[in-house]
Amino acid sequence: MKITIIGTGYVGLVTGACLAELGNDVLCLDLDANKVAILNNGGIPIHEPGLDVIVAANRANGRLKFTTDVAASVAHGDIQFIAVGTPPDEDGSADLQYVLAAAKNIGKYMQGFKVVIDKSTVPVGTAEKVSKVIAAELSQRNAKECSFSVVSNPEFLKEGAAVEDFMRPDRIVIGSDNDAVGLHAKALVKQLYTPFNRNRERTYWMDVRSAEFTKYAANAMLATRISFMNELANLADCVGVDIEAVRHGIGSDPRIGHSFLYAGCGYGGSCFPKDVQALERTAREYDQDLLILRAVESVNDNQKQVLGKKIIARFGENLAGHHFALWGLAFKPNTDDMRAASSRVLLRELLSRGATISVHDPVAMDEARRVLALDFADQPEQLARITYVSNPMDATNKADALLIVTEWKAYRSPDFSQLKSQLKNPIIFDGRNLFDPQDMTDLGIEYHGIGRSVLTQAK
Ligand SMILES: NC(=O)c1ccc[n+]([C@@H]2O[C@H](COP(=O)([O-])OP(=O)(O)OC[C@H]3O[C@@H](n4cnc5c(N)ncnc54)[C@H](O)[C@@H]3O)[C@@H](O)[C@H]2O)c1
Ligand SMILES: O=c1ccn([C@@H]2O[C@H](COP(=O)(O)OP(=O)(O)O[C@H]3O[C@H](CO)[C@@H](O)[C@H](O)[C@H]3O)[C@@H](O)[C@H]2O)c(=O)[nH]1
Repeated sequence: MKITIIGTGYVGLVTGACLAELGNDVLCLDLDANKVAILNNGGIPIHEPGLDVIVAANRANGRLKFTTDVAASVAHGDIQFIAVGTPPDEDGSADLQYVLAAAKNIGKYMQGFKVVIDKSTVPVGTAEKVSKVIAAELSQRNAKECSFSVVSNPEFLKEGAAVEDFMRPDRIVIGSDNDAVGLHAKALVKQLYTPFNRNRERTYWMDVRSAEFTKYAANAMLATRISFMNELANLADCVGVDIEAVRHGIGSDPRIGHSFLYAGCGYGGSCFPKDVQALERTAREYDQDLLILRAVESVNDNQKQVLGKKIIARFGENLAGHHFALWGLAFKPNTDDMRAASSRVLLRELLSRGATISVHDPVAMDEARRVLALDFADQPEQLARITYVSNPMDATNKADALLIVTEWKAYRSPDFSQLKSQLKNPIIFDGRNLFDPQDMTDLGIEYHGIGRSVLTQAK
Protein backbone atom coordinates (compact mmCIF):
# COMPACT_ATOMS: atom_id res chain seq x y z
CA MET A 1 0.00 0.00 0.00
CA LYS A 2 1.09 3.60 -0.53
CA ILE A 3 1.55 5.28 2.82
CA THR A 4 2.59 8.75 3.96
CA ILE A 5 3.86 9.35 7.47
CA ILE A 6 3.70 12.93 8.68
CA GLY A 7 6.34 13.51 11.37
CA THR A 8 9.48 11.36 11.63
CA GLY A 9 10.02 11.37 15.39
CA TYR A 10 10.02 8.28 17.61
CA VAL A 11 6.56 7.20 16.48
CA GLY A 12 6.59 8.34 12.85
CA LEU A 13 10.00 6.94 11.98
CA VAL A 14 9.31 3.59 13.65
CA THR A 15 5.87 3.34 12.03
CA GLY A 16 7.24 4.24 8.60
CA ALA A 17 10.21 1.87 8.81
CA CYS A 18 8.14 -1.05 10.14
CA LEU A 19 5.39 -0.61 7.54
CA ALA A 20 8.04 -0.45 4.78
CA GLU A 21 9.59 -3.63 6.21
CA LEU A 22 6.21 -5.32 5.68
CA GLY A 23 6.24 -4.43 1.99
CA ASN A 24 4.46 -1.07 1.91
CA ASP A 25 5.67 1.89 -0.13
CA VAL A 26 6.31 4.58 2.49
CA LEU A 27 7.13 8.27 2.19
CA CYS A 28 7.96 10.08 5.44
CA LEU A 29 7.50 13.83 5.68
CA ASP A 30 9.12 16.09 8.24
CA LEU A 31 9.31 19.87 8.28
CA ASP A 32 12.63 19.63 10.11
CA ALA A 33 15.01 19.76 7.13
CA ASN A 34 17.95 18.76 9.30
CA LYS A 35 16.22 15.51 10.37
CA VAL A 36 15.30 14.68 6.78
CA ALA A 37 18.87 15.36 5.65
CA ILE A 38 20.26 13.02 8.33
CA LEU A 39 17.83 10.30 7.22
CA ASN A 40 18.56 10.82 3.53
CA ASN A 41 22.28 10.54 4.29
CA GLY A 42 21.81 7.16 5.95
CA GLY A 43 21.78 8.41 9.56
CA ILE A 44 19.18 7.99 12.31
CA PRO A 45 18.33 11.08 14.40
CA ILE A 46 17.30 9.06 17.49
CA HIS A 47 18.66 6.06 19.37
CA GLU A 48 16.22 3.16 19.07
CA PRO A 49 17.49 -0.45 19.12
CA GLY A 50 17.09 -2.22 15.74
CA LEU A 51 15.75 0.83 13.93
CA ASP A 52 18.96 1.56 12.01
CA VAL A 53 18.92 -1.88 10.39
CA ILE A 54 15.36 -1.71 9.04
CA VAL A 55 15.70 1.92 7.95
CA ALA A 56 18.89 1.09 6.01
CA ALA A 57 17.39 -2.05 4.43
CA ASN A 58 14.21 -0.32 3.31
CA ARG A 59 15.99 2.79 2.05
CA ALA A 60 18.15 0.46 0.00
CA ASN A 61 15.18 -1.44 -1.48
CA GLY A 62 13.40 1.85 -2.23
CA ARG A 63 10.34 1.26 -0.03
CA LEU A 64 11.24 3.98 2.50
CA LYS A 65 11.86 7.57 1.47
CA PHE A 66 12.11 10.89 3.31
CA THR A 67 11.07 14.34 2.18
CA THR A 68 10.28 17.88 3.26
CA ASP A 69 8.00 18.35 0.24
CA VAL A 70 4.48 18.64 1.64
CA ALA A 71 2.61 18.48 -1.69
CA ALA A 72 4.54 15.37 -2.79
CA SER A 73 3.89 13.69 0.55
CA VAL A 74 0.14 14.29 0.34
CA ALA A 75 0.08 13.03 -3.24
CA HIS A 76 1.93 9.84 -2.28
CA GLY A 77 -0.15 7.99 0.29
CA ASP A 78 -3.69 6.67 0.07
CA ILE A 79 -3.20 6.47 3.83
CA GLN A 80 -1.85 9.56 5.60
CA PHE A 81 -0.56 8.94 9.12
CA ILE A 82 -0.37 11.97 11.41
CA ALA A 83 2.47 11.24 13.86
CA VAL A 84 3.53 14.72 14.93
CA GLY A 85 4.14 15.87 18.50
CA THR A 86 1.36 16.88 20.89
CA PRO A 87 3.36 18.66 23.61
CA PRO A 88 1.68 20.14 26.67
CA ASP A 89 0.31 23.63 26.24
CA GLU A 90 0.77 26.13 29.06
CA ASP A 91 -2.45 24.93 30.76
CA GLY A 92 -1.45 21.25 30.50
CA SER A 93 -3.79 20.47 27.59
CA ALA A 94 -2.38 18.80 24.47
CA ASP A 95 -1.15 21.43 22.02
CA LEU A 96 -2.80 20.44 18.74
CA GLN A 97 -1.11 23.02 16.53
CA TYR A 98 1.13 20.45 14.78
CA VAL A 99 -1.72 17.97 14.26
CA LEU A 100 -4.00 20.65 12.80
CA ALA A 101 -1.21 22.05 10.61
CA ALA A 102 -0.69 18.54 9.19
CA ALA A 103 -4.45 18.25 8.58
CA LYS A 104 -4.50 21.60 6.83
CA ASN A 105 -1.75 20.47 4.46
CA ILE A 106 -3.69 17.31 3.63
CA GLY A 107 -6.79 19.37 2.80
CA LYS A 108 -4.76 21.81 0.77
CA TYR A 109 -3.09 19.26 -1.53
CA MET A 110 -5.19 16.07 -1.54
CA GLN A 111 -6.86 14.61 -4.60
CA GLY A 112 -9.39 11.76 -4.66
CA PHE A 113 -9.89 9.72 -1.48
CA LYS A 114 -7.59 9.66 1.56
CA VAL A 115 -7.66 7.81 4.85
CA VAL A 116 -6.22 10.09 7.53
CA ILE A 117 -4.96 8.19 10.57
CA ASP A 118 -4.31 10.03 13.84
CA LYS A 119 -1.41 8.19 15.44
CA SER A 120 -0.40 11.08 17.67
CA THR A 121 -1.82 10.98 21.20
CA VAL A 122 -4.74 13.39 21.02
CA PRO A 123 -7.68 14.30 23.27
CA VAL A 124 -11.20 13.10 22.63
CA GLY A 125 -12.76 15.13 19.84
CA THR A 126 -9.52 15.74 17.91
CA ALA A 127 -10.56 13.58 14.92
CA GLU A 128 -13.58 15.86 14.52
CA LYS A 129 -11.28 18.91 14.59
CA VAL A 130 -8.99 17.29 12.01
CA SER A 131 -12.02 16.55 9.80
CA LYS A 132 -13.22 20.14 10.04
CA VAL A 133 -9.81 21.54 9.10
CA ILE A 134 -9.52 19.26 6.05
CA ALA A 135 -13.12 19.95 5.00
CA ALA A 136 -12.55 23.71 5.27
CA GLU A 137 -9.52 23.49 2.97
CA LEU A 138 -11.41 21.34 0.47
CA SER A 139 -14.34 23.73 0.44
CA GLN A 140 -11.99 26.68 -0.11
CA ARG A 141 -10.58 24.86 -3.14
CA ASN A 142 -14.09 23.81 -4.16
CA ALA A 143 -12.64 20.27 -4.41
CA LYS A 144 -15.96 18.44 -4.50
CA GLU A 145 -14.42 15.30 -6.00
CA CYS A 146 -12.30 14.73 -2.88
CA SER A 147 -13.39 12.64 0.09
CA PHE A 148 -11.66 11.43 3.23
CA SER A 149 -12.20 9.70 6.55
CA VAL A 150 -10.33 10.32 9.79
CA VAL A 151 -9.45 7.22 11.80
CA SER A 152 -7.99 7.13 15.31
CA ASN A 153 -5.16 4.61 15.75
CA PRO A 154 -3.22 5.53 18.90
CA GLU A 155 0.28 4.13 19.30
CA PHE A 156 1.35 2.15 22.38
CA LEU A 157 5.04 1.55 21.66
CA LYS A 158 7.63 2.10 24.38
CA GLU A 159 10.86 3.92 23.63
CA GLY A 160 13.85 1.61 23.76
CA ALA A 161 11.68 -1.28 22.55
CA ALA A 162 9.80 0.61 19.84
CA VAL A 163 10.51 -1.65 16.86
CA GLU A 164 9.69 -4.80 18.81
CA ASP A 165 6.50 -3.21 20.23
CA PHE A 166 5.37 -2.03 16.79
CA MET A 167 6.06 -5.35 15.07
CA ARG A 168 4.50 -7.45 17.85
CA PRO A 169 1.85 -5.22 19.41
CA ASP A 170 -0.29 -6.33 22.37
CA ARG A 171 -3.18 -4.67 20.61
CA ILE A 172 -4.03 -2.40 17.72
CA VAL A 173 -6.77 0.03 18.65
CA ILE A 174 -8.72 1.50 15.77
CA GLY A 175 -11.56 3.97 16.03
CA SER A 176 -13.54 4.61 12.88
CA ASP A 177 -16.89 5.94 11.75
CA ASN A 178 -19.56 3.72 10.24
CA ASP A 179 -20.72 6.00 7.44
CA ALA A 180 -19.91 5.12 3.79
CA VAL A 181 -16.44 6.73 3.70
CA GLY A 182 -15.78 5.40 7.20
CA LEU A 183 -16.46 1.84 6.03
CA HIS A 184 -14.21 2.32 3.00
CA ALA A 185 -11.44 3.61 5.30
CA LYS A 186 -12.00 0.70 7.67
CA ALA A 187 -11.45 -1.78 4.83
CA LEU A 188 -8.12 -0.16 3.90
CA VAL A 189 -6.94 -0.01 7.52
CA LYS A 190 -7.95 -3.65 8.03
CA GLN A 191 -5.85 -4.61 5.00
CA LEU A 192 -2.90 -2.55 6.28
CA TYR A 193 -2.88 -4.32 9.65
CA THR A 194 -3.62 -7.84 8.37
CA PRO A 195 0.07 -8.97 8.71
CA PHE A 196 -0.04 -8.16 12.44
CA ASN A 197 -3.06 -10.41 13.01
CA ARG A 198 -1.64 -13.63 11.62
CA ASN A 199 -1.27 -15.61 14.84
CA ARG A 200 -4.11 -14.00 16.72
CA GLU A 201 -6.51 -11.13 16.26
CA ARG A 202 -4.93 -8.08 17.86
CA THR A 203 -7.22 -5.39 16.48
CA TYR A 204 -9.88 -3.78 18.64
CA TRP A 205 -12.39 -1.81 16.59
CA MET A 206 -14.35 0.94 18.30
CA ASP A 207 -15.74 4.40 17.75
CA VAL A 208 -13.28 7.23 17.20
CA ARG A 209 -13.74 8.98 20.55
CA SER A 210 -13.32 5.76 22.55
CA ALA A 211 -10.09 5.01 20.67
CA GLU A 212 -8.73 8.48 21.47
CA PHE A 213 -9.64 8.00 25.13
CA THR A 214 -8.15 4.49 25.33
CA LYS A 215 -4.65 5.87 24.79
CA TYR A 216 -4.92 8.26 27.74
CA ALA A 217 -6.57 5.59 29.90
CA ALA A 218 -3.65 3.20 29.27
CA ASN A 219 -0.96 5.73 30.14
CA ALA A 220 -2.91 7.02 33.14
CA MET A 221 -3.27 3.48 34.49
CA LEU A 222 0.45 2.73 34.08
CA ALA A 223 1.49 6.05 35.65
CA THR A 224 -0.90 5.35 38.53
CA ARG A 225 0.72 1.99 39.26
CA ILE A 226 4.16 3.63 39.38
CA SER A 227 3.11 6.49 41.64
CA PHE A 228 1.23 4.07 43.88
CA MET A 229 4.37 1.96 44.32
CA ASN A 230 6.53 5.04 44.83
CA GLU A 231 4.24 6.30 47.57
CA LEU A 232 4.33 2.87 49.25
CA ALA A 233 8.14 2.80 48.88
CA ASN A 234 8.47 6.07 50.77
CA LEU A 235 6.30 4.67 53.55
CA ALA A 236 8.32 1.43 53.43
CA ASP A 237 11.43 3.49 54.20
CA CYS A 238 9.71 4.89 57.30
CA VAL A 239 8.22 1.69 58.66
CA GLY A 240 11.10 -0.68 57.96
CA VAL A 241 9.74 -2.65 55.01
CA ASP A 242 11.49 -3.82 51.83
CA ILE A 243 9.43 -2.59 48.86
CA GLU A 244 11.07 -5.15 46.55
CA ALA A 245 9.78 -8.01 48.71
CA VAL A 246 6.37 -6.36 48.66
CA ARG A 247 6.54 -6.02 44.86
CA HIS A 248 7.12 -9.76 44.49
CA GLY A 249 4.47 -10.49 47.07
CA ILE A 250 1.72 -8.54 45.35
CA GLY A 251 2.81 -9.04 41.73
CA SER A 252 2.33 -12.77 41.97
CA ASP A 253 -1.42 -12.15 42.23
CA PRO A 254 -2.49 -12.38 38.56
CA ARG A 255 -5.06 -9.66 39.16
CA ILE A 256 -2.14 -7.32 39.93
CA GLY A 257 0.70 -8.76 37.80
CA HIS A 258 4.42 -7.96 38.00
CA SER A 259 4.75 -5.26 35.33
CA PHE A 260 5.10 -1.59 36.08
CA LEU A 261 5.42 -2.04 39.84
CA TYR A 262 9.00 -0.82 40.16
CA ALA A 263 9.52 1.92 42.70
CA GLY A 264 12.17 4.40 41.67
CA CYS A 265 13.07 8.06 41.34
CA GLY A 266 9.95 8.91 39.33
CA TYR A 267 8.62 8.39 35.84
CA GLY A 268 9.73 10.64 32.99
CA GLY A 269 9.61 10.61 29.21
CA SER A 270 7.54 12.37 26.64
CA CYS A 271 4.31 10.54 27.43
CA PHE A 272 3.28 9.81 31.03
CA PRO A 273 3.85 13.34 32.41
CA LYS A 274 2.10 15.09 29.51
CA ASP A 275 -0.70 12.56 29.03
CA VAL A 276 -1.66 12.49 32.72
CA GLN A 277 -1.80 16.28 32.63
CA ALA A 278 -3.80 16.36 29.41
CA LEU A 279 -6.40 13.91 30.75
CA GLU A 280 -6.79 15.98 33.91
CA ARG A 281 -7.23 19.03 31.69
CA THR A 282 -9.90 17.30 29.58
CA ALA A 283 -11.74 16.45 32.81
CA ARG A 284 -11.64 20.07 33.95
CA GLU A 285 -13.29 21.13 30.68
CA TYR A 286 -16.24 18.99 31.76
CA ASP A 287 -16.17 20.26 35.38
CA GLN A 288 -14.74 16.95 36.54
CA ASP A 289 -11.85 16.63 38.93
CA LEU A 290 -9.71 13.49 38.46
CA LEU A 291 -8.52 13.23 42.06
CA ILE A 292 -6.48 10.07 41.55
CA LEU A 293 -4.61 11.49 38.56
CA ARG A 294 -3.87 14.74 40.33
CA ALA A 295 -2.29 12.69 43.10
CA VAL A 296 -0.39 10.54 40.57
CA GLU A 297 1.17 13.68 39.14
CA SER A 298 2.10 15.27 42.45
CA VAL A 299 3.47 12.00 43.86
CA ASN A 300 5.68 11.80 40.76
CA ASP A 301 6.88 15.39 41.09
CA ASN A 302 7.81 14.59 44.68
CA GLN A 303 9.46 11.29 43.71
CA LYS A 304 11.83 13.00 41.30
CA GLN A 305 13.15 14.86 44.38
CA VAL A 306 13.55 11.81 46.61
CA LEU A 307 17.18 11.09 45.70
CA GLY A 308 18.09 14.74 46.22
CA LYS A 309 16.43 14.69 49.66
CA LYS A 310 18.29 11.52 50.68
CA ILE A 311 21.60 13.07 49.58
CA ILE A 312 20.90 16.28 51.50
CA ALA A 313 19.92 14.29 54.59
CA ARG A 314 23.29 12.51 54.37
CA PHE A 315 25.64 15.36 53.34
CA GLY A 316 23.83 18.53 54.49
CA GLU A 317 22.12 21.44 52.74
CA ASN A 318 25.30 23.03 51.45
CA LEU A 319 26.96 20.76 48.93
CA ALA A 320 29.80 23.10 47.91
CA GLY A 321 33.01 21.07 47.96
CA HIS A 322 31.10 17.82 47.40
CA HIS A 323 31.60 15.84 44.21
CA PHE A 324 29.21 13.18 42.93
CA ALA A 325 29.20 10.55 40.20
CA LEU A 326 25.88 10.26 38.35
CA TRP A 327 25.12 7.19 36.23
CA GLY A 328 22.21 7.46 33.79
CA LEU A 329 20.82 10.62 32.21
CA ALA A 330 18.11 9.35 29.82
CA PHE A 331 14.57 9.01 31.24
CA LYS A 332 14.88 5.22 30.89
CA PRO A 333 17.40 2.73 29.47
CA ASN A 334 17.86 2.05 25.74
CA THR A 335 16.96 5.55 24.63
CA ASP A 336 18.70 8.89 24.31
CA ASP A 337 15.47 10.71 25.17
CA MET A 338 15.92 13.27 27.94
CA ARG A 339 12.35 14.55 27.99
CA ALA A 340 11.16 14.91 31.62
CA ALA A 341 14.11 12.79 32.78
CA SER A 342 14.54 12.49 36.56
CA SER A 343 18.27 13.21 36.12
CA ARG A 344 17.41 16.80 35.20
CA VAL A 345 15.61 17.38 38.51
CA LEU A 346 18.45 15.83 40.51
CA LEU A 347 21.11 17.84 38.67
CA ARG A 348 19.22 21.07 39.31
CA GLU A 349 18.97 20.31 43.03
CA LEU A 350 22.61 19.34 43.52
CA LEU A 351 24.14 22.03 41.31
CA SER A 352 22.06 24.78 42.94
CA ARG A 353 23.59 23.67 46.28
CA GLY A 354 27.14 23.99 45.00
CA ALA A 355 28.04 20.38 44.12
CA THR A 356 30.23 19.29 41.21
CA ILE A 357 29.07 16.24 39.25
CA SER A 358 30.63 13.80 36.79
CA VAL A 359 27.95 12.25 34.62
CA HIS A 360 27.76 9.23 32.34
CA ASP A 361 25.14 7.74 30.05
CA PRO A 362 25.79 5.04 27.43
CA VAL A 363 23.89 6.87 24.65
CA ALA A 364 22.26 10.09 25.88
CA MET A 365 25.37 12.25 26.42
CA ASP A 366 24.97 14.36 23.26
CA GLU A 367 21.27 14.88 23.91
CA ALA A 368 22.05 15.66 27.57
CA ARG A 369 24.57 18.33 26.55
CA ARG A 370 21.93 19.94 24.32
CA VAL A 371 19.10 19.76 26.87
CA LEU A 372 21.13 20.75 29.93
CA ALA A 373 22.56 23.76 28.10
CA LEU A 374 18.94 24.95 27.78
CA ASP A 375 17.99 23.99 31.37
CA PHE A 376 20.93 25.96 32.77
CA ALA A 377 20.99 28.76 30.18
CA ASP A 378 20.61 31.31 33.01
CA GLN A 379 23.10 29.56 35.32
CA PRO A 380 26.25 28.98 33.22
CA GLU A 381 28.31 28.70 36.39
CA GLN A 382 26.20 25.70 37.50
CA LEU A 383 26.35 24.15 34.03
CA ALA A 384 30.16 24.41 34.14
CA ARG A 385 30.19 22.15 37.22
CA ILE A 386 29.00 19.18 35.13
CA THR A 387 31.74 16.97 33.67
CA TYR A 388 30.84 14.39 31.00
CA VAL A 389 32.89 11.19 31.14
CA SER A 390 32.87 8.38 28.60
CA ASN A 391 33.53 5.56 31.06
CA PRO A 392 31.17 5.15 34.05
CA MET A 393 33.99 4.15 36.42
CA ASP A 394 35.87 7.38 35.63
CA ALA A 395 32.90 9.35 37.00
CA THR A 396 33.38 7.78 40.44
CA ASN A 397 36.96 9.00 40.87
CA LYS A 398 37.17 10.75 44.29
CA ALA A 399 33.39 11.19 44.35
CA ASP A 400 31.58 11.48 47.68
CA ALA A 401 28.95 9.06 46.42
CA LEU A 402 27.64 7.30 43.33
CA LEU A 403 24.10 8.26 42.27
CA ILE A 404 22.16 5.95 39.92
CA VAL A 405 19.21 7.43 38.04
CA THR A 406 18.73 5.15 34.99
CA GLU A 407 18.89 1.35 35.11
CA TRP A 408 21.12 0.74 32.09
CA LYS A 409 22.29 -2.91 31.91
CA ALA A 410 25.92 -1.71 31.86
CA TYR A 411 25.49 -0.42 35.44
CA ARG A 412 24.19 -3.67 36.91
CA SER A 413 27.48 -5.48 37.57
CA PRO A 414 30.20 -2.94 38.26
CA ASP A 415 33.53 -4.00 39.70
CA PHE A 416 32.62 -3.19 43.30
CA SER A 417 36.16 -3.35 44.62
CA GLN A 418 37.31 -0.84 41.98
CA LEU A 419 34.24 1.26 42.75
CA LYS A 420 35.09 1.26 46.46
CA SER A 421 38.68 2.21 45.84
CA GLN A 422 37.73 5.05 43.51
CA LEU A 423 34.96 6.61 45.60
CA LYS A 424 36.04 8.93 48.41
CA ASN A 425 33.26 7.37 50.51
CA PRO A 426 31.79 3.96 49.62
CA ILE A 427 28.22 5.27 49.30
CA ILE A 428 25.59 4.53 46.64
CA PHE A 429 22.26 6.32 46.22
CA ASP A 430 20.36 4.01 43.89
CA GLY A 431 17.23 5.53 42.33
CA ARG A 432 16.35 2.27 40.52
CA ASN A 433 17.05 -0.39 43.18
CA LEU A 434 19.64 -2.17 41.03
CA PHE A 435 21.53 -3.84 43.87
CA ASP A 436 20.73 -6.05 46.79
CA PRO A 437 21.09 -3.98 49.97
CA GLN A 438 22.38 -6.97 51.94
CA ASP A 439 25.12 -7.57 49.33
CA MET A 440 26.07 -3.91 49.53
CA THR A 441 26.28 -4.03 53.32
CA ASP A 442 28.43 -7.18 53.08
CA LEU A 443 30.75 -5.33 50.67
CA GLY A 444 31.05 -2.46 53.13
CA ILE A 445 29.09 -0.07 50.91
CA GLU A 446 26.59 2.34 52.45
CA TYR A 447 23.53 1.82 50.28
CA HIS A 448 20.46 4.04 49.93
CA GLY A 449 17.79 2.52 47.68
CA ILE A 450 14.14 3.46 47.28
CA GLY A 451 11.94 1.83 49.91
CA ARG A 452 14.64 -0.58 51.08
CA SER A 453 16.23 1.10 54.09
CA VAL A 454 15.16 -1.71 56.46
CA LEU A 455 17.88 -3.89 54.96
CA THR A 456 20.66 -1.38 55.39
CA GLN A 457 19.63 0.20 58.69
CA ALA A 458 19.50 -3.22 60.36
CA LYS A 459 23.32 -3.51 60.29
N1 LIG B 1 7.57 8.79 21.90
C1 LIG B 1 6.81 7.76 22.22
O1 LIG B 1 7.27 6.79 22.81
C2 LIG B 1 5.36 7.75 21.87
C3 LIG B 1 4.64 6.55 21.96
C4 LIG B 1 3.28 6.55 21.63
C5 LIG B 1 2.66 7.72 21.24
N2 LIG B 1 3.38 8.86 21.17
C6 LIG B 1 2.71 10.08 20.69
O2 LIG B 1 3.04 10.20 19.30
C7 LIG B 1 3.17 11.58 18.94
C8 LIG B 1 4.56 11.83 18.38
O3 LIG B 1 5.49 11.60 19.40
P1 LIG B 1 7.06 11.51 19.10
O4 LIG B 1 7.73 11.18 20.39
O5 LIG B 1 7.28 10.67 17.91
O6 LIG B 1 7.33 13.04 18.70
P2 LIG B 1 8.69 13.73 18.19
O7 LIG B 1 8.74 15.05 18.81
O8 LIG B 1 9.83 12.78 18.38
O9 LIG B 1 8.46 13.86 16.60
C9 LIG B 1 7.49 14.65 16.02
C10 LIG B 1 8.01 15.06 14.63
O10 LIG B 1 6.95 15.73 13.92
C11 LIG B 1 7.54 16.76 13.10
N3 LIG B 1 6.48 17.69 12.70
C12 LIG B 1 5.82 18.60 13.45
N4 LIG B 1 4.87 19.22 12.71
C13 LIG B 1 4.92 18.69 11.47
C14 LIG B 1 4.16 18.87 10.28
N5 LIG B 1 3.14 19.73 10.22
N6 LIG B 1 4.51 18.17 9.19
C15 LIG B 1 5.50 17.28 9.23
N7 LIG B 1 6.24 17.02 10.34
C16 LIG B 1 5.95 17.71 11.46
C17 LIG B 1 8.60 17.33 14.00
O11 LIG B 1 9.57 18.04 13.26
C18 LIG B 1 9.17 16.05 14.66
O12 LIG B 1 10.23 15.52 13.91
C19 LIG B 1 2.84 12.36 20.21
O13 LIG B 1 1.48 12.66 20.21
C20 LIG B 1 3.15 11.37 21.32
O14 LIG B 1 2.42 11.63 22.49
C21 LIG B 1 4.71 8.91 21.46
O1 LIG C 1 7.70 -0.03 36.98
C1 LIG C 1 8.08 1.01 36.40
C2 LIG C 1 8.02 1.19 34.98
C3 LIG C 1 8.46 2.39 34.43
N1 LIG C 1 8.93 3.38 35.24
C4 LIG C 1 9.32 4.67 34.63
O2 LIG C 1 8.26 5.12 33.81
C5 LIG C 1 8.76 5.91 32.75
C6 LIG C 1 8.13 5.48 31.43
O3 LIG C 1 8.58 4.19 31.09
P1 LIG C 1 8.00 3.37 29.86
O4 LIG C 1 6.54 3.28 29.97
O5 LIG C 1 8.76 2.11 29.77
O6 LIG C 1 8.45 4.30 28.64
P2 LIG C 1 7.71 5.17 27.53
O7 LIG C 1 8.54 5.02 26.30
O8 LIG C 1 7.45 6.53 28.07
O9 LIG C 1 6.31 4.42 27.21
C7 LIG C 1 5.07 4.84 27.77
O10 LIG C 1 4.53 5.94 27.05
C8 LIG C 1 4.34 5.67 25.63
C9 LIG C 1 3.88 6.96 24.98
O11 LIG C 1 2.53 7.21 25.16
C10 LIG C 1 3.33 4.54 25.48
O12 LIG C 1 3.11 4.28 24.10
C11 LIG C 1 3.85 3.29 26.20
O13 LIG C 1 2.88 2.24 26.11
C12 LIG C 1 4.11 3.65 27.67
O14 LIG C 1 4.67 2.53 28.37
C13 LIG C 1 10.28 5.78 32.79
O15 LIG C 1 10.83 6.94 33.37
C14 LIG C 1 10.52 4.58 33.68
O16 LIG C 1 11.74 4.67 34.40
C15 LIG C 1 9.00 3.22 36.61
O17 LIG C 1 9.41 4.12 37.34
N2 LIG C 1 8.56 2.03 37.15
